[in-house]
Amino acid sequence: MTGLLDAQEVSVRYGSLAALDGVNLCIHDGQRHALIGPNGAGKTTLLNVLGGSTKPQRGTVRFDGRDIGRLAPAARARRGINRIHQRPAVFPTLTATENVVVAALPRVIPRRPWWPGGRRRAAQHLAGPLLDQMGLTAVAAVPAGHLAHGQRRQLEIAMALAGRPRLLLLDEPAAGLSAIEVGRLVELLQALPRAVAVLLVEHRLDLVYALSDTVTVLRDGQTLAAGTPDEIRTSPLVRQAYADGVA
Ligand SMILES: Nc1ncnc2c1ncn2[C@@H]1O[C@H](COP(=O)(O)OP(=O)(O)OP(=O)(O)O)[C@@H](O)[C@H]1O
Repeated sequence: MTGLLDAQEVSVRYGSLAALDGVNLCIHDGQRHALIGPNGAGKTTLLNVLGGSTKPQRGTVRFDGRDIGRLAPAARARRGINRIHQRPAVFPTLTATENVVVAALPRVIPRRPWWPGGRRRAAQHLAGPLLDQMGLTAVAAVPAGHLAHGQRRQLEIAMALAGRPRLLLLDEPAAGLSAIEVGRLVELLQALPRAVAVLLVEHRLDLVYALSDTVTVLRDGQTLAAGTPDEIRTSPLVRQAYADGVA
């Protein structure tokens, strides 16, 4: 089966440890796909492989039908794969608007490319609606370093969207957020346009079930199960894996 992203037989070893051992993962256009599993299962390693920061010893990664295995993270971002990190990566001294403008600049096509400042103006046009989409209009002029942790997370997602991604890789987006911030984040992620597919790594299963339509469970670097949230919720194999050890 082919999809927007198709990873086949991916293996990563650290010395004698198999962090990933022949993992397959297929994500379709607009899909909400979650990756779960006990600590050390290989979830972050797989995100790193898809984002391009870890090169697997074996296996292929195709995106939109093309082999992207040799591409660096920045080249993958240009093709439409964007990663949100556990610690929000924003420019603290720039305002929220300026952060989104900086993120948008490489991707905007000005209507009059010869016009001085045309690219910047096009990026500024994009920033307002994206900040609005992420509930940040009221803090658009606030330096990112002064924003609450949850707002910085929302800003990082606005910045990722400015790159017009087709696939967002979300690494534990709820980590460190308060209950209120988590609730807001879930609403914002649920409202993301279907033009963007999402791969979510998350320990909180309530969030996983609220946000995903497909769940893949890793354990010891291998795929233990894959299915709908209902299938995974009721799977005895998955229950056992979690009983054996999860955060
Ligand atoms: N750079 C590295 N060097 C050596 N071992 C590593 C490295 N990165 C990951 N590992 C090991 O690979 C295995 C998988 O790690 P990974 O971080 O992908 O798991 P995870 O499922 O994301 O875990 P967690 O839920 O705890 O974040 C673990 O045993 C980990 O210790």
